Amino acid sequence: MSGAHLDEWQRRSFDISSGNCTPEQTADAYRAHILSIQYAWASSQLSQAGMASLLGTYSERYAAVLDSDDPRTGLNNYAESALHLARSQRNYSDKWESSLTMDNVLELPCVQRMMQAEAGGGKGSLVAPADVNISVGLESRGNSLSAPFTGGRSEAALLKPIGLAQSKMEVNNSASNLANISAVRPSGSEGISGNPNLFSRPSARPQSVFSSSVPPQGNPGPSGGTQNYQSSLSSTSNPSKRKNFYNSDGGDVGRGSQRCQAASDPRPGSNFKTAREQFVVDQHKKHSHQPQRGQAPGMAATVKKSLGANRPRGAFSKFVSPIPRQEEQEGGASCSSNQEPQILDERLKNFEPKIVELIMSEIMDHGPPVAWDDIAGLEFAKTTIKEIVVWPMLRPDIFTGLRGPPKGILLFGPPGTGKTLIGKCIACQSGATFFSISASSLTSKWVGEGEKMVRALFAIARCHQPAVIFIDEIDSLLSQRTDGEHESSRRIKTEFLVQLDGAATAAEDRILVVGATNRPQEIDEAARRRLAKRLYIPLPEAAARRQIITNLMAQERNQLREQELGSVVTATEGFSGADMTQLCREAALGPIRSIQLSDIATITADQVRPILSGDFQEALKTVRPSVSSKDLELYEDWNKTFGCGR
Ligand SMILES: Nc1ncnc2c1ncn2[C@@H]1O[C@H](COP(=O)(O)OP(=O)(O)OP(=O)(O)O)[C@@H](O)[C@H]1O
Ligand SMILES: [Mg+2]
Repeated sequence: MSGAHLDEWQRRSFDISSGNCTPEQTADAYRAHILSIQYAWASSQLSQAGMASLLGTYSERYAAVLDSDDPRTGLNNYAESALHLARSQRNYSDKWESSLTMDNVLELPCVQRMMQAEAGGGKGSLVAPADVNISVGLESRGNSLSAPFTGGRSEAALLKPIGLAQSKMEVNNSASNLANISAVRPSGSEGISGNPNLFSRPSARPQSVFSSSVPPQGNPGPSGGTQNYQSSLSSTSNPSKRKNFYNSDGGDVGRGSQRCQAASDPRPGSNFKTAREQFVVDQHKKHSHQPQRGQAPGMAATVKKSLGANRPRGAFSKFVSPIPRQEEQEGGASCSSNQEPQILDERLKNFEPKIVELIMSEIMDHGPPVAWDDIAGLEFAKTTIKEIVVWPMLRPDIFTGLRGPPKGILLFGPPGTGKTLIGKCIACQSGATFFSISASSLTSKWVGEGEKMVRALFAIARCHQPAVIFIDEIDSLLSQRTDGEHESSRRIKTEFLVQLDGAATAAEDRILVVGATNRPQEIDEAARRRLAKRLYIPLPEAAARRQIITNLMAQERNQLREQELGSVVTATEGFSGADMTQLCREAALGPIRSIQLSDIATITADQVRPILSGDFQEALKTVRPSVSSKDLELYEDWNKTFGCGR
């Protein structure tokens, strides 16, 4: 490697070994290492064997950081923190944080009075209209502060089933102070934040502990306050621990019902209920005859999972992901573990079951079959694909060594020329497991999960070999990397390139990546190199246009003579396959348009006249080619420079 690269490499290695790096920095450093190795190989500074060995080592280390469940060394929650950083500003989906701190509370006159009274050994000064309870969960401060506040009321009975062993402080407040406090505490908040460092709120997940199965409650109620948050954060920041956490006390549901019970069972001496609290009690009573999630395993499957659509939402409510969250799944799983997707392959055990399930159900293609003959023309592309995709998949024993198939194919050409159609055809004809993903689904549907999805996708493909991964509109996934682009899409890209290289270097893997695009010039050069076979899918020639018309007209009644067909073919020079389909659809409407409006209700299908040449002439007046000759030149040029056609 060049001197500059080695310096950089050393600096990163030093950073990693210093032990001062965060998991994010470590992952970034390993990723940069991987890119350096690839760069060195691409510029012939490193041998193939050296590259493969180094890549193996560093990919493993990188994967270890990415997949580790340990929040101190791993990045299973990387996406969350990255998104949080990326936002770097507060918006309505951020969690509400109280400006009321422990210090504020201690400064309240009533609290001061109570503390003084307690210090003076006075009794009875704590009593005041006992219509509000403020629970402040503060174990760490409890030793010094809880004594004056314990006031003889124990919440142990309420806390025990929830598994929260915090000491609680209760402040019986006067009516005027109640007004003070409720003014700064919106309903649905839990406890009062103390020291923000000690009790900083976790960004998203622990929230679900409180939000998953019961509506938020007005009074602080029996929640563990901020300490509760802290404990749920530390014990739930990775999936497996989270699972134990939920399972340990009867799960989320149990907690929810405890909260309902707490709401319906006001503490002695406090008859006051807020409207929301009353609502919870009413709801609980109303639904008490219905089976709870978790009561009967057999019934669990009948519970419809809510993705948040039926929750009341407001400007300050939390964002609810359309993907059912791990917690929800596991909350239900405490009583219905049979619902959890079973992952049979050892190699997939590090991936979140939900992601694996998503890929299996949404990405694996189960579309209608397409035969090679359904694709008109494109003989060169079809032959090449058969040669490098279908046959090697069918006879891996013959296609070895130099005859080994390329690991990446790029189909490029003007829109509507059959690239996606070819992808579908490969799916049907190759006998391989076919994964079809559109780049936009990776970049938008699973925001923040994109790189995990990419890794999981390749891992699953490896388990289902031979496999074809078809990526439609690949330009939006692997477009050129720019400085201004979003960090998450950059990470998806890098991950994709790393995975693609892994697939390319592991000779025994039978995974083929097929990308399709109508903007080949926008593809990143690193991606271009990895998609070694780049096939131009041009506009259909005359024979292909004729075949498209013949195929489509075979399904309709028509009286097109050969000569008339020929003239339509000549008139459609420059039309794409999709344009031809559109033309035929338009012509097929001709006979319908010739029917009198008054007859349309009564006419039988047999009485509709066949499609004639005149219908095509009419259709040609409205259907125009969708590809301009200028665009075409761009494709031709790109094909000359990078294409693999003749
Ligand atoms: N060679 C062809 N033979 C038969 N039908 C074709 C052919 N090319 C295109 N078509 C028709 O056009 C439709 C669109 O084709 P397809 O979706 O494969 O285009 P594409 O190349 O993927 O376009 P885009 O780049 O816009 O995604 C197909 O469903 C098919 O009906
Ligand atoms: Mg397409």
